[in-house]
Amino acid sequence: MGETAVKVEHLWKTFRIPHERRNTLFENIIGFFRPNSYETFTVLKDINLEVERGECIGIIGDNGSGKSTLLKIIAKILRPTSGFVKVFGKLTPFLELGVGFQPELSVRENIRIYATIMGLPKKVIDDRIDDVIRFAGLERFEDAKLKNLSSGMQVRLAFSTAIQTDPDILLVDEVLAVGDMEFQQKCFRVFEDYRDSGVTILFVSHDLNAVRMLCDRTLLLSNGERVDFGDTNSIIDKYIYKTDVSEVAETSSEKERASTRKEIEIVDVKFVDKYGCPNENFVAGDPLRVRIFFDAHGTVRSPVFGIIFYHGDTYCYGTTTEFKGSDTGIINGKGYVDFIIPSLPFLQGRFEVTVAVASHDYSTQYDWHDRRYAFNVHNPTRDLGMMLIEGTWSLRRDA
Ligand SMILES: Nc1ncnc2c1ncn2[C@@H]1O[C@H](COP(=O)(O)OP(=O)(O)OP(=O)(O)O)[C@@H](O)[C@H]1O
Repeated sequence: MGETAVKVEHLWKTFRIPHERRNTLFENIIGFFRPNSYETFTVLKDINLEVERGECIGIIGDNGSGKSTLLKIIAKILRPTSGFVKVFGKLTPFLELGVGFQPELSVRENIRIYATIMGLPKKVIDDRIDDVIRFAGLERFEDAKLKNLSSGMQVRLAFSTAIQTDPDILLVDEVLAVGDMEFQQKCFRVFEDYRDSGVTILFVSHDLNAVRMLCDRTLLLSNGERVDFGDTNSIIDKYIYKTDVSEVAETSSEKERASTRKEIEIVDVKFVDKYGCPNENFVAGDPLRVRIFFDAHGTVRSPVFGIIFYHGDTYCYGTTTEFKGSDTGIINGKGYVDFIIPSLPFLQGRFEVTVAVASHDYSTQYDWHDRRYAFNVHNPTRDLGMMLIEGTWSLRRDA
């Protein structure tokens, strides 16, 4: 175990929302003598999390699952209802970028104010102000009033200023959602640089690809509860394929209940070669069928089968019968479904395979075999790398 950067222990957060339903004079008068009633709303329920120094942690979950609230509590913007948060190091929150901006002042003046709020010394601000303007791509606007910038430009400015800080721990909430593609890529590179230089990052995003590329481990929240925390690829796959939360739950009795509920079970997976034989070794460019054997314990209408290929920690490819427009129809009893690859697009290496089956609308996960199967691809060429690209060279001489 490395050193701890952030520790969250038994964290609960409850908001109190006042009821303001005094429509009549009478209700108003009565209400005057009575305290307002409140509805309580628990948005974080017993969250535990330990992040090591230098780790990049993704936090994912549906809208309203509590991601931003968790970051705000870690940043000490909100107070927990109970539980503890301990932070070891200098923390910079990229949460509500641009708070403190003054619309009537110029871009330059706003950078000075905002950088001061972010804790930068005056000398550092003087040295870096041109870098900030350049990074934000706002050279032409540096003397314009802030109110004349578009909202996207304002966020770019806030982001460009905030990255001048020198954090040990960075909290990032949906920053990549703003700005155009080019700016998003610039931001992403900044986060990669931070990560590579050992900064601890907690990264909230709905951009699952960005989470995959950036984060070592990921926390999945659902309705304020910690569903799972672990290897980013597996957590994202569980989230995408909506693994039944009870199946992820730690207690064995719950697991048992989940397994008896399986309408369809995946009973085996075989890789079938060009001779129709099960095999684990293939040559790049060969045809391959992934045969998923199932057993349906009753009638199931149009279940969706999914498949994912991994190479090491790289998520190479994922698809489902539904993505490909294949309706599986009514299924009862045993059978198999083939994913047919006419020509293997991998050049070499060992590829692990995850298979899953879910209900037609993905709302129920029936079965899930995470990276349980694998095959090898051998390289018949002198080409290098992991992918097989059927490219050819062509040359034209002008003289
Ligand atoms: N100050 C507040 N008062 C009352 N309820 C709040 C407050 N802040 C957040 N909530 C509620 O807490 C829940 C969790 O909100 P939060 O913003 O943490 O979710 P999130 O996972 O970040 O969502 P999103 O993906 O939409 O950003 C939501 O239902 C939200 O309405």
